Amino acid sequence: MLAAADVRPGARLCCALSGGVDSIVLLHALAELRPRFGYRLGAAHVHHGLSSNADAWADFCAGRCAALEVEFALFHVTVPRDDPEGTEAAARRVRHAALAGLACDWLVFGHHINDQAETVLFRLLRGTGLRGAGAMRDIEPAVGGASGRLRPLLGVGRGEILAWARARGLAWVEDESNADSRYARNALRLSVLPVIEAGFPAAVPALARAAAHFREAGDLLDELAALDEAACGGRRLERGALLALSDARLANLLRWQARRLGVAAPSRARLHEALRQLRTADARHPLYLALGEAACAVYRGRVWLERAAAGAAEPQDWHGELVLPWAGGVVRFEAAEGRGIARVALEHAAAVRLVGRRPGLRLRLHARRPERSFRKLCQEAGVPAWMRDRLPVLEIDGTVAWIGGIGVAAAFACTPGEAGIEPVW
Ligand SMILES: Nc1ncnc2c1ncn2[C@@H]1O[C@H](COP(=O)(O)OP(=O)(O)OP(=O)(O)O)[C@@H](O)[C@H]1O
Repeated sequence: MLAAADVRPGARLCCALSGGVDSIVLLHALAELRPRFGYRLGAAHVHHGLSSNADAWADFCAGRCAALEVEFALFHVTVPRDDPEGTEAAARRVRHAALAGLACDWLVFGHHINDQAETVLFRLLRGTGLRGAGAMRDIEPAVGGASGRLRPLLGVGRGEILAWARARGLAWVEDESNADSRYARNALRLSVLPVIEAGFPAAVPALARAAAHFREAGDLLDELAALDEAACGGRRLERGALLALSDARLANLLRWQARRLGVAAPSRARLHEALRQLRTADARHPLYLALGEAACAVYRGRVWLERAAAGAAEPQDWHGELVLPWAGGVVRFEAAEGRGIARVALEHAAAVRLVGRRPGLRLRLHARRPERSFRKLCQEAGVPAWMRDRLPVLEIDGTVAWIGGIGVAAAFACTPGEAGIEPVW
């Protein structure tokens, strides 16, 4: 498996070490294989501070690593007690975040086949999709700046791991919370799976096999999404070509794009509502559809996903539209009289653009007062610092005419009784 992952001499491996039997066996096996593969081996323990035994576990892990001449790293984390997903899930989240900060080529975990079966069952019981049902992979190559992940014991049973540890006289720690059946995952392992196994003795390998089938199907859907994206003209999808796809293909494509953006997949309900709006909305109207962590923008015949509440949005030309999508919201251009930007200035302009804030941005709000810096204007208007990068700026032939949340430049402002357009963000 290490060979399949192409672990090279000199590669930095870091064993995620809880001190439990699985990761202790993993640590010893990796230490034994070290001369054969020539990798550098480290280990990291995350101290959650949840158990009165947590210090002892950390000491135990440090001691095992010293004995095996493995470099040891200890992370102290704080687990929020009132997390809506529960303490167990919160601990997992902060643990993974801490481990993700390690500088190594491969993070190596002690998950085994029983963990895999539990994961599949657990997720199916919560209505997971195909990707979730595919559970864990034994090799996850590095993406971006993150380390790759290896799970060399994923095909090995819990019993075999225990037998290996006992045969070598290894010591390990027992996390008492693993026996706490108030945690849903533990209840599945301790109460539900034994009953299933009584009726279906091969349930664990069968569930792991099912996960492999799901992963294969998921990979095919990813290939289909890549083909569909290319056929729709790339990341900014052509609306017409996109709408020619079936709902299932369209949803598959948007889910795939969301994953590539690095945001959580939109819920089924949200996605289907977005599809409905995409199909029924007037093609000329810009749309901005919330999809959880992502948002789907429709503008000038193109459809694209972006991070919701993204920083600055992409510049866009204005040609008289009533609405333009902007950084998680929209800018509306409302007809007004004696307010907003003088219509005549907009009508005579060669180029009107909505852009993000740029360095050195200044604006004169009142004809008889001096120009002010963007920072000063924001302070006066009470715009919070986190929102400033997202403010839309309207330029008329390269000159700032309006800043969202701040106002219209004196030079472009409507005079009383004059026809105007008031941008509203
Ligand atoms: N406190 C810890 N410090 C470092 N690594 C840990 C710790 N706890 C667990 N691990 C790593 O994660 C593996 C899986 O552990 P466990 O089954 O308890 O986690 P899980 O939360 O159920 O799984 P997952 O991490 O996939 O969500 C362990 O074999 C070990 O490699």
